[in-house]
Amino acid sequence: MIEMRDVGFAYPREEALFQGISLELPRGSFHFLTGPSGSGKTTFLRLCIAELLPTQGRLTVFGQDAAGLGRDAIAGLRRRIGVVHQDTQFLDHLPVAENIALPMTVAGQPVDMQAIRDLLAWVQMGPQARTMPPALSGGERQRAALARAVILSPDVILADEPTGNLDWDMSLRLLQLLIELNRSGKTVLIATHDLNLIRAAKQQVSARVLRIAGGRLQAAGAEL
Ligand SMILES: Nc1ncnc2c1ncn2[C@@H]1O[C@H](COP(=O)(O)OP(=O)(O)OP(=O)(O)O)[C@@H](O)[C@H]1O
Repeated sequence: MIEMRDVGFAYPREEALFQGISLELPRGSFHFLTGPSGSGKTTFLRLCIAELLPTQGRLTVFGQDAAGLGRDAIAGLRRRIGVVHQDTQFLDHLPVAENIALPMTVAGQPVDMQAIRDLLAWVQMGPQARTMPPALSGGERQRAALARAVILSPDVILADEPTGNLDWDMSLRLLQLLIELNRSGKTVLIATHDLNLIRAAKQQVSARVLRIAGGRLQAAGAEL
């Protein structure tokens, strides 16, 4: 689904953040991405959706070389990748249901109210459909963000520290939703600092753990 060959990346006028990254996220796989704060996890996710392009090497998304893709092609591939952003990024003046519908509106699709109701029920947020985002708890925000990320039924789900501010029970609930998505065939990548979350996931799914450190991406140690 997403493949990197000897990829390096540097922000403009900065030293290389990483180099020599080769990996493949096959269809239906489950990956975790760990690494110290500032090692480049968010940057790596932005590369995966071709929001940033490698400054070295080759990035292929759904079989297409990300370099030289036109705006329409990039918009098309982003519709196939759902992202749960670290800061959730809701429009605070729109109720939860409208926020979840936004990817449909942006994609020029008619808003499918039944799909939105089904998703709200799946994340156990039916009663909050009309709630404004600032009134949501941390766990509700993350669940709503996950619902929004999957409203277009993407093939790949990328989640950036989705359990960052959640207590353990809520972290496990969110993890369970991501595991369900993976069991339904979706490719899942979760960036997280939380090694307990990774351990909990590994009891249920066969997950690979990647670690970015010192500009390199490696398989994490056997202690996980
Ligand atoms: N737009 C940008 N321009 C220049 N440098 C940037 C930009 N965005 C991020 N950086 C730098 O790149 C490095 C990696 O940032 P990134 O957010 O990818 O790390 P991270 O591993 O996700 O961090 P955290 O775990 O704290 O969220 C940091 O040093 C950051 O300051």
